[in-house]
Amino acid sequence: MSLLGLFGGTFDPIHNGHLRCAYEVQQALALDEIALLPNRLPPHKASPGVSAEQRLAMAQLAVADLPGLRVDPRELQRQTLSYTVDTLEELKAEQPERTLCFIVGMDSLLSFHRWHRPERILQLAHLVVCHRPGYALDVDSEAQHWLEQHRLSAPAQLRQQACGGIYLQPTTLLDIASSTIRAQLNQGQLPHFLLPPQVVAYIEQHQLYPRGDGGAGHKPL
Ligand SMILES: Nc1ncnc2c1ncn2[C@@H]1O[C@H](COP(=O)(O)OP(=O)(O)OP(=O)(O)O)[C@@H](O)[C@H]1O
Ligand SMILES: O=C(O)c1ccc[n+]([C@@H]2O[C@H](COP(=O)([O-])O)[C@@H](O)[C@H]2O)c1
Repeated sequence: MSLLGLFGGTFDPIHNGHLRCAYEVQQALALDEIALLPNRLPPHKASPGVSAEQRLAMAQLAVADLPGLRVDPRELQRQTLSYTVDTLEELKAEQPERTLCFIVGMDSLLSFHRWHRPERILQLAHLVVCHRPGYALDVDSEAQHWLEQHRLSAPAQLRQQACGGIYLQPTTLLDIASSTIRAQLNQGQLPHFLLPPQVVAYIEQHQLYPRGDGGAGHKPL
């Protein structure tokens, strides 16, 4: 059974927390490949200030030299809110023989019950969840309830059933967030080592996330 990993995000900008998580999941679960899915309009977040095309370009630069990771731009081609269920319906119709694993951080699992049609998502794919500093499951929470109903205890189960599982994958905890990076850039600081150098260079070249005081450019940390 061939497993396709999908890693959706706003990627405003993409950072090493995303990339390390995707890489470790791919290695641990022996996924054929992982497609990063930058969204156009995140369903549960304010619209990003940086254009979808620029977020796509940063994601493409980030994975350019990484075998097994690629970018799928399909969500940018839809003008409506980027609901995951719509993307999974499309992918499943195109590749019915493949098992889809939608990879998220723990913060996404905590809000999964509020996503559009979560039951349908789990009829189309498995969820693979990476831990994330600052986000923990509460006993008696909705997320805990979903986990109890769907939890897979071993990665082999991702191949034994075609969808419907939630698997928690231990990965290196990296306390990196796009919002922190945007805040640093807004203060005129360059976020070296939190994201790939080619993405830092792109941000500089295109003067994304300009200094809040309108000052000239960013200075190294
Ligand atoms: N450091 C991290 N560790 C594990 N998962 C992460 C990390 N950062 C983001 N993710 C996961 O990656 C996916 C896309 O995240 P997103 O693009 O919204 O980045 P973000 O850093 O959470 O952004 P922001 O700070 O603007 O909310 C989500 O499922 C999120 O949980
Ligand atoms: O479909 C939904 O209702 C939904 C709600 C929130 C988030 N998502 C998706 O989950 C992924 C991570 O979202 P975010 O907001 O953390 O960038 C990204 O692919 C989003 O489009 C999807």
